[in-house]
Amino acid sequence: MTVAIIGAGVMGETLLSGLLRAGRRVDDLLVGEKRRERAIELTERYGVTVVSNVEAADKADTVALVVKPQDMHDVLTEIAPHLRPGQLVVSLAAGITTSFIESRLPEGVAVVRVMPNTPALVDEGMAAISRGSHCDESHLQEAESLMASTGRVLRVPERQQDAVTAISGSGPAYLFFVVESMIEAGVHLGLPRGTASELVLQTVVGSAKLLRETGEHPTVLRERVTSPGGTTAAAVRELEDHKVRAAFLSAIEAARDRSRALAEGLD
Ligand SMILES: NC(=O)C1=CN([C@@H]2O[C@H](COP(=O)(O)OP(=O)(O)OC[C@H]3O[C@@H](n4cnc5c(N)ncnc54)[C@H](O)[C@@H]3O)[C@@H](O)[C@H]2O)C=CC1
Ligand SMILES: O=C(O)[C@@H]1CCC=N1
Repeated sequence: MTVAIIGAGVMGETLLSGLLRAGRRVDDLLVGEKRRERAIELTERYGVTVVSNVEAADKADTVALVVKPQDMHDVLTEIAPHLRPGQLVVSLAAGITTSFIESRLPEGVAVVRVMPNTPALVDEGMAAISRGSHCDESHLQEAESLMASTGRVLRVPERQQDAVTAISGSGPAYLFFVVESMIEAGVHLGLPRGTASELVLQTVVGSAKLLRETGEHPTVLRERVTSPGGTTAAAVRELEDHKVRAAFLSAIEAARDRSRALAEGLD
């Protein structure tokens, strides 16, 4: 079973390294990458063979498309004559629908849409997958097995993918933003940057573990930290006064709308 990854930037390399960690043989992987220096870097780092997109499409059983949404039309046009029914195309691009892809490929090529995220680099990824119209259970299982090599996988109806993109696809960036903000606040309070960073990092990791291991609702866990008339209540009041909850809603709606807009105008 040969898997080709077309577009080996941040997310393509994340998938490549995850497949290798999960035990796929490097001889069963191919990469198609436009930037020559990037291709050389990946061959040196992983020993993977870099080929043209056309050769990748010819030789692979499964082709993972990990280029930007704006590059998707050109890549599909290039590889379409080399794909045949029975092959599986897995798209990791935000906003691009399975029908956009299917309309550019030969009839009968199976398409699965995936929304991954970057914690996949440390095997803590969250990927949501949706079937296209020519998919059977075996195609979904193959896409699931690809993504399971880097974390958790959930099946969702495709109509939910723009919302998924806004939550788990972009989500790591919101959390890094919070981490940055807390570290800067610590520095403002006079803590050395290293101390502030260590305090914030362990607090984030510990809180995530507490959420997962107790299964408690975040409101309950927040209430346990919030002593009556104490420090946390004072801080949370400021967050509410600054409408941080409303800001998250607007931010996530904006990401959802951007995901919807990405495929528009490409047709
Ligand atoms: N970075 C992230 O956190 C996530 C990214 N994605 C999706 O993954 C896709 C890639 O995103 P990134 O890796 O962040 O972008 P990137 O810009 O790091 O990688 C894209 C790669 O595709 C290559 N490329 C462009 N045109 C090509 C062509 N015709 N043939 C072969 N290679 C080509 C580029 O040289 C580049 O290395 C996007 O569609 C994005 O929506 C999805 C979820 C999360
Ligand atoms: O920002 C983006 O468009 C991509 C999709 C989700 C995360 N990164």
